[in-house]
Amino acid sequence: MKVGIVGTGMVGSAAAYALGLRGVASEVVLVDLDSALAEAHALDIAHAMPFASGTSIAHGGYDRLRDAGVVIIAAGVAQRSGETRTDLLSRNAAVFRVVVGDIMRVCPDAILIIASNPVDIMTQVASAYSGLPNHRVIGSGTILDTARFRSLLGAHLRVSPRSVHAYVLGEHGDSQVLAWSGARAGTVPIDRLGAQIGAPITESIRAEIDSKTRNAAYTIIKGKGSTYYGIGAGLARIVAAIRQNEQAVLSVSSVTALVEGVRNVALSVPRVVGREGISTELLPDLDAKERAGLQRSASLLRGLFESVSL
Ligand SMILES: NC(=O)C1=CN([C@@H]2O[C@H](COP(=O)(O)OP(=O)(O)OC[C@H]3O[C@@H](n4cnc5c(N)ncnc54)[C@H](O)[C@@H]3O)[C@@H](O)[C@H]2O)C=CC1
Ligand SMILES: CC(=O)C(=O)O
Repeated sequence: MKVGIVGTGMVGSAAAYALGLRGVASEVVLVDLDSALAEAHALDIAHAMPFASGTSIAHGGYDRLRDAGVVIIAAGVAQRSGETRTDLLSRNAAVFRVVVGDIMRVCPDAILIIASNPVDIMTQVASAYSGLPNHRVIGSGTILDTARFRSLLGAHLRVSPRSVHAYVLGEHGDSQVLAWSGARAGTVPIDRLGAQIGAPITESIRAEIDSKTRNAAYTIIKGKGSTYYGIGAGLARIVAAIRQNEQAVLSVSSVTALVEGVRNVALSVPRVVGREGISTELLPDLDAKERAGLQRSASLLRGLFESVSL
């Protein structure tokens, strides 16, 4: 399967690298307004492929995306230190007006995966501009926040994060909801395992894990200007689920008919992802505080989407 990436700055190039290392695509094509940048990343990543996989790494204009099965959009501006993701909205919505139209002209049957921030709103904007059914426009949403949450829980519980089953829901942003009540290590509730191994999940541990998950992007951006390895791997994970028709459960964003009383809003819940995109959503049981948090996140996102002039 050919995978296109439009916007090959830090995030787009990290996604291309992760795709190549995983070997899930036959070809990855990099497209950027700055064609010299796309070319340089394509060359550099191509030089890693003899160590990794048979994926061909190319660059070019939109015409090179013809027949792509998936196109990742990571074009636009990234937040600088002190900015929130929602500060980027009007600038990236203007970029999407052009980019989504150009993609649909050459590969109207591709599944779109959106990474640009604020990713939930950009997912809803891309759905509107593309005219694709909602299940074929997938925002990376909280896939990265879920990985951060699992990584912190795994470290505390001394269990591989890959054996932690816990999700972050709602906005990929400040109003995200860590779904503590359903979190498990293997099949065991995390509170029980914490007590069993002498590492109880106290209120202060919860507060610390919540803050480190919610504020990870700010911490990383302060230290090195942007975040890209985590999301690059997350984007490659979504492509693998599509390519291999996995029906994998991933926390990704999509326009959702109704969430906690809010209609027609893009946000993340665990969803089943395979060859046709998203097939089902699996909203976990939540406690009252988590439901109220999800309602707040959904209302905020819906309000922001309504502020965009399409
Ligand atoms: N969803 C997530 O979890 C994450 C999302 N992001 C977001 O991803 C986006 C990209 O971030 P970075 O790669 O760090 O930024 P960057 O500035 O390194 O790259 C953005 C690229 O988009 C290109 N671009 C701008 N307008 C374009 C157009 N009309 N057509 C084609 N290319 C265009 C630029 O030339 C640039 O190379 C940002 O919005 C950022 O906030 C970043 C990290 C995590
Ligand atoms: C920048 C961003 O959205 C993140 O790392 O979560």
